[in-house]
Amino acid sequence: MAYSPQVPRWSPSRTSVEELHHLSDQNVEEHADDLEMQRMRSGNRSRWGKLALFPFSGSFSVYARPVVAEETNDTSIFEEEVVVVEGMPHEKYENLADGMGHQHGAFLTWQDLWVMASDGRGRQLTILGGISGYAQPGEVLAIMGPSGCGKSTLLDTLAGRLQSNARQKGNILVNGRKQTLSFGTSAYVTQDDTLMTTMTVREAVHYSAQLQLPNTMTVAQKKERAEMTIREMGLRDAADTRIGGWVSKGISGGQKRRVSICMEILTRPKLLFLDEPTSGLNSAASYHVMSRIASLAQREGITVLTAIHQPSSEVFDLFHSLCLLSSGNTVYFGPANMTNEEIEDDHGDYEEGKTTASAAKATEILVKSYSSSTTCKEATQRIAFINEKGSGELIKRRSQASF
Ligand SMILES: Nc1ncnc2c1ncn2[C@@H]1O[C@H](COP(=O)(O)OP(=O)(O)OP(=O)(O)O)[C@@H](O)[C@H]1O
Repeated sequence: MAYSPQVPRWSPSRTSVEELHHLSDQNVEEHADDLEMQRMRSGNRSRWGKLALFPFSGSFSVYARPVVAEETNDTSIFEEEVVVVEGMPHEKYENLADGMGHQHGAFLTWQDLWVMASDGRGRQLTILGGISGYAQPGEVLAIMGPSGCGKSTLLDTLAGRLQSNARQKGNILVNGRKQTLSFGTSAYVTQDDTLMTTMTVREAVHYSAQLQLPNTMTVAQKKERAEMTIREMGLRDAADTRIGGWVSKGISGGQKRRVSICMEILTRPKLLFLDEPTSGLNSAASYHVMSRIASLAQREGITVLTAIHQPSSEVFDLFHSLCLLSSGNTVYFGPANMTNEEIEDDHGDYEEGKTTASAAKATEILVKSYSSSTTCKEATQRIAFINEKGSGELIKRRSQASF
């Protein structure tokens, strides 16, 4: 009989919220992940209760929309139009019950969006085939689908970074308007971490803060912003560790991703685009990265759009909305917490598509059944609602935004 040694095994157990209440400050740092996980779980459950009212689930407080100062043609000044809903106890705001209040956010909509590119041999490829959707402040929209379905292209198009050989058609509106967002109002985190390997986390973030933040901020304020962002991304313990690279080992892959995100959120963007933020990470590190982003989005009212591959169920639970693409078409756009049964009810022909048709035919069936589904109608209504409210007769008050 083969000898099998009795190896003692340790398996992680989640700390209860009650236990966490009794931890000292130092220990809280160690258990930050547990706390974060539980807070997100319990917090999201109730938040998702509201989402059941989708698409008009508006129990929000304040909504301020960023606009480029069109009248002055001064795109360097980032201004906010502050719109307020009833009962907001803040003297800065006026009352307005518009049903879509949000904290200083950017509502992004895209309608009938097409992207075509030449394949280098004179032929035109359709990469996105007339898709529509929206993203809202404080929420994380996940863009999912098989490799090559157009996730990065959608992110690039929405972020205004489409390659020069590609053309786009359709409407992309921020708060109901076509506009160019000024520097610092949107941020894009690419798949690759391009970090200085010899710097420590703190040096890299501080350096980036000095370069990116406006001159209206003092050096001390910039340092404070950098420190705050390091804490927000859970990097305090690694702050004085070298980033490292192939030659010298430094921080972990997940920490590197968080440093990259840290650098992009220093300016407190209204819109955050993330291309595969968890690629190459294990499920725990992926959860750590995404939970930080989700709580930041919620707390700061940031509109987050992320392309993501095969998230774990814990990570998936952090998403508010899901945009599922196949061959450049939408096969689902709606709440991420919709159950499988509901989706299958909505997509009546799904089973038929799965069992009897080829992949292309199955996609066609899914696209058709999505476009005739109630979820699609609700999304279309929501887009119209956002655009109308965003550009309509709202009470406006302009104020210089503080970085
Ligand atoms: N500028 C371009 N010119 C030509 N073809 C392009 C261009 N951009 C994207 N494509 C093609 O469009 C399709 C979608 O690409 P995209 O990178 O958006 O997919 P993806 O879903 O993000 O894939 P992955 O998950 O593998 O990153 C691919 O077939 C790609 O080759």
